[in-house]
Amino acid sequence: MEKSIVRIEALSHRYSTNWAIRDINMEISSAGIVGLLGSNGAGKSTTMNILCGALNQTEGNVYINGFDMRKERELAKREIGFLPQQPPLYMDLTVNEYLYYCANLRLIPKTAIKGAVEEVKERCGIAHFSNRLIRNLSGGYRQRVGIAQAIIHRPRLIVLDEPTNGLDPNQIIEVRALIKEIARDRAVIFSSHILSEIQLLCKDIMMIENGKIVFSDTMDAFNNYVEPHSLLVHLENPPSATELEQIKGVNKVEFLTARQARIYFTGDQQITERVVEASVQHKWRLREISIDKTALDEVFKQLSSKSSKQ
Ligand SMILES: Nc1ncnc2c1ncn2[C@@H]1O[C@H](COP(=O)(O)OP(=O)(O)OP(=O)(O)O)[C@@H](O)[C@H]1O
Repeated sequence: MEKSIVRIEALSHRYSTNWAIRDINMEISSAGIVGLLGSNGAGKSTTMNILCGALNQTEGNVYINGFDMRKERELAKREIGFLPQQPPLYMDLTVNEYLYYCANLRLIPKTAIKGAVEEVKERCGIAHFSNRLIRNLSGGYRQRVGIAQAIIHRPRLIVLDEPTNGLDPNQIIEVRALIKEIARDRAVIFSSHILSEIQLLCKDIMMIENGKIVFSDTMDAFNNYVEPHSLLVHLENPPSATELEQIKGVNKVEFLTARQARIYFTGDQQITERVVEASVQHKWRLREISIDKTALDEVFKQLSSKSSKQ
């Protein structure tokens, strides 16, 4: 059987007196993107820093490609590429200078460096900026250079800590496409606090809250697990919130714009039909209706209350 790419056993970490993460277990054995979802301060960066050997854990074990990150650090680190939240870029170097520097740090044999640099530049779409100073690149291109340094030594695992943070919408789309491309032949751990981003990109999801894993399964299982609790509607001729609240099963209505509203309900699958019927009857001119599964606070609440009942 092929060795796991990553195995984490009972990982815990304490900064002075406070536990940042407790008893985290994880195993990844195949290529593709695994999402690590958690709100700010949940413990994502701590987990990733330990995983990549940038921080020593208080308790537990991390194995990369079978190598113990504590005892065989150099061998374990060879199989990891890491893009931390703050990309480790040198603004006064050109793209070429920086990537040659990274290739040396990664102990790529001298004769293979030129080929490795050319390959990652091509793959990350930065070849035309080879001689440009990194400080003169846009945020999206800097992030591509950050990804290039993470894959230059062809590791089996790439760890990306909130890689789309701070990018504009076009840059986000481009960086996502690049991440999908590099995940075709290696495992990628992708952290984010945005559920919809993880839903778009990842095959598996791990959700961390207050330092503990509250959910770990495939994206499909996650989507089925999270019970819908609200609907999003667009009504051309909307009634008042009070009128909408008269529909059986509706708890609360919140207008997001003049014509768009979020309708909260509890565990009632017939609610969509009732809203549609009411709209026809009262001529509210319904343009759009969809189940809203993306309100992260609610998802966290549901998962943490379910996990505490188990
Ligand atoms: N160097 C540190 N010293 C003390 N406490 C820390 C340190 N780094 C993180 N923490 C604490 O550990 C907890 C987990 O933080 P961590 O940075 O891992 O979360 P995160 O999910 O990555 O959040 P963010 O998205 O905000 O980076 C938080 O309570 C944080 O305040």
